[in-house]
Amino acid sequence: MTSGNQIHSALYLAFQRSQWAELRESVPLTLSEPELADLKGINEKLSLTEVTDIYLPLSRLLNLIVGSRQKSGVVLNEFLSRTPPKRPYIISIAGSVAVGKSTTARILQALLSQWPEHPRVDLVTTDGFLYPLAELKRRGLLQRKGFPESYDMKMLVEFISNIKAGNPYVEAPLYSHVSYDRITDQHQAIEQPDILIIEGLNVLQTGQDAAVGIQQPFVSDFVDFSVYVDAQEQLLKKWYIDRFLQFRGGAFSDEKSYFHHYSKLNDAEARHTAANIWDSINGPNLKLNIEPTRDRAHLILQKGDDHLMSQVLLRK
Ligand SMILES: Nc1ncnc2c1ncn2[C@@H]1O[C@H](COP(=O)(O)OP(=O)(O)OP(=O)(O)O)[C@@H](O)[C@H]1O
Ligand SMILES: CC(C)(CO)[C@@H](O)C(=O)NCCC(=O)O
Repeated sequence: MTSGNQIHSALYLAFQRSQWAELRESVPLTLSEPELADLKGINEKLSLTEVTDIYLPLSRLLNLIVGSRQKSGVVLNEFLSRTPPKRPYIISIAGSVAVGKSTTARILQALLSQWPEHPRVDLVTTDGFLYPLAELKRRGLLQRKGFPESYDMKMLVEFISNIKAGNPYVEAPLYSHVSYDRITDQHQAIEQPDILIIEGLNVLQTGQDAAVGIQQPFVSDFVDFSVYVDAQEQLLKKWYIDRFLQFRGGAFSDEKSYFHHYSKLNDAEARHTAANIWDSINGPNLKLNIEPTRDRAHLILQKGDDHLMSQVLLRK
């Protein structure tokens, strides 16, 4: 572990939870009651102390970073004497299945859209770029969902490069956790937001499995700021099992759900099934393909028990 820690201290500034929380005291940040209620709507388990101690300083940091990019854009346009093209600022959020990427992304979306400099913040998940179920079956990848080969990376890279080019209208495919498949008759329209947040397991991956010698562009080539949400595997597995139990009474109970049969499981059976899925798919994917990308992130959010942030690491 020593060498890992040395790499960390050379590359990152580390803030313990209390040190990070103090950073919001230097500039007072407040939220109105309705804004707090909106955040609670994202995830009822979210603690409001977590919002004030962790996410408000983070929103302030990101506002400063986006602002400095907007300013350097003005300089470049003046130098080139051209009308500035509107290019969204792109933030990516990576991490394991069940670490809380989509919750983090939605909190940041809500907080960042309150700044007058960048009110339009869109959020896309890479789930929509998984191959359709029939294609996964055809390729024998049904037990490999979430692995690099289960995504249409060409489509994802094309999408993100169109966004970055300032294309006025770009469509993202949508995924349904109910049908466990891509939705074919609906798309998400992205129309030059100020900020685009893209969330998924794979946003820091570089496709090293591509044919040797052929350099493919990666998602991260188009991303301005990357975040990795991190937690120990034993916690991730627990959170995955807890969410599976919640789904059993919720999404799985829908007759149309691909996993409707899971709704019939009792507690012990459901825990056992979820633990098996973790050990055979999501755990190996974490170790092989997700965790190795962590140290490419500009910011690492480390969570401990109960999803509470224990440490924040920021690239120097
Ligand atoms: N800050 C938080 N506080 C409390 N619970 C949380 C928090 N963030 C996430 N959770 C819980 O953890 C579980 C996973 O969260 P979420 O769906 O956001 O993860 P994810 O990383 O997007 O997962 P996936 O990749 O499988 O879609 C959910 O049950 C969610 O309610
Ligand atoms: C859709 C993904 C790949 C990523 O969010 C994940 O939620 C998933 O479905 N993984 C496959 C194994 C499982 O059902 O958890």
